[in-house]
Amino acid sequence: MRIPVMEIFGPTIQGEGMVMGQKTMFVRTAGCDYSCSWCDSKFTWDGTGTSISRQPKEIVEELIQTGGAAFSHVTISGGNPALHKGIGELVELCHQQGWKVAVETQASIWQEWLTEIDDITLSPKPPSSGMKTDYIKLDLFIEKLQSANVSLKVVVFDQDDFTYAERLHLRYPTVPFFLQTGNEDTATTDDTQLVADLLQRYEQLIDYHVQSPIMNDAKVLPQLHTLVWGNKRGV
Ligand SMILES: C[S@@+](CC[C@H](N)C(=O)[O-])C[C@H]1O[C@@H](n2cnc3c(N)ncnc32)[C@H](O)[C@@H]1O
Ligand SMILES: Nc1nc2[nH]cc(C(=O)O)c2c(=O)[nH]1
Ligand code: SF4
Ligand SMILES: [Mg+2]
Repeated sequence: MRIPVMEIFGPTIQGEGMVMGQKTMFVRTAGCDYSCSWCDSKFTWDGTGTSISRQPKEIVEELIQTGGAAFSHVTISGGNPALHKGIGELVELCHQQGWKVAVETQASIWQEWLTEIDDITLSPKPPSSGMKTDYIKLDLFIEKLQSANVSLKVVVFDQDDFTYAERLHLRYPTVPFFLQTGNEDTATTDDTQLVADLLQRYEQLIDYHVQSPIMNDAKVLPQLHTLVWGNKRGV
């Protein structure tokens, strides 16, 4: 079954969440059922990008062509990768190659192949995104992924977002929880200014984090790739 692919890149480092620093290839799929106000990958769903429909086998071939032997981990992101049934076959082929597979999704659409993923990041969206969390669906995700290596990652822009994150962590206290700095300017090419702003936002988020008795077991992280490469695509 074909998968609409926006870009394949790497090897680079996973710049976010539970496996930050892991060397990985990225497969970015097209299309999203959300439209977050601050999405840093809008080109996957706003009509400004182009995707190519590919068979899982062709994706594996391109991963090898691009990354050679210098990787053992593949991250599937988007858009929302969970829109695509064909990813099940891609995951199976990656495992046959001996690669581990990670997925980034907002947990709005379930796919059975999610249970085969090695590192699952669920990233429900806080109020600043303009999106509404379907908790019935999220409960189902957490239940079905009970024995999986799963984490929750919430991007925080303001106090309201932080309160949302606290509630979420209280709802799923046993799921590893990550707070992530929000990037407000996903278009700028002024890296010096961007990094200064991002570090300030990270410091602000640390302030919220350290003062919250609810977040004692949570981890607070920046988006490492934006600190290193700014808003550059394909890194
Ligand atoms: C582009 S999304 C694609 C996967 C999936 N749609 C999701 O949102 O989880 C990958 C990650 O980037 C995060 N993200 C998107 N825009 C961001 C921004 N402006 N600042 C910080 N993180 C952002 C999302 O919250 C998500 O955790
Ligand atoms: N280096 C790097 N790490 C990432 N972690 C999550 C990403 C994403 O866009 O989903 C991403 C990305 O685009 N690049
Ligand atoms: S869910 Fe993810 S890809 Fe979709 S709009 Fe939000 S941040 Fe962007
Ligand atoms: Mg990104």
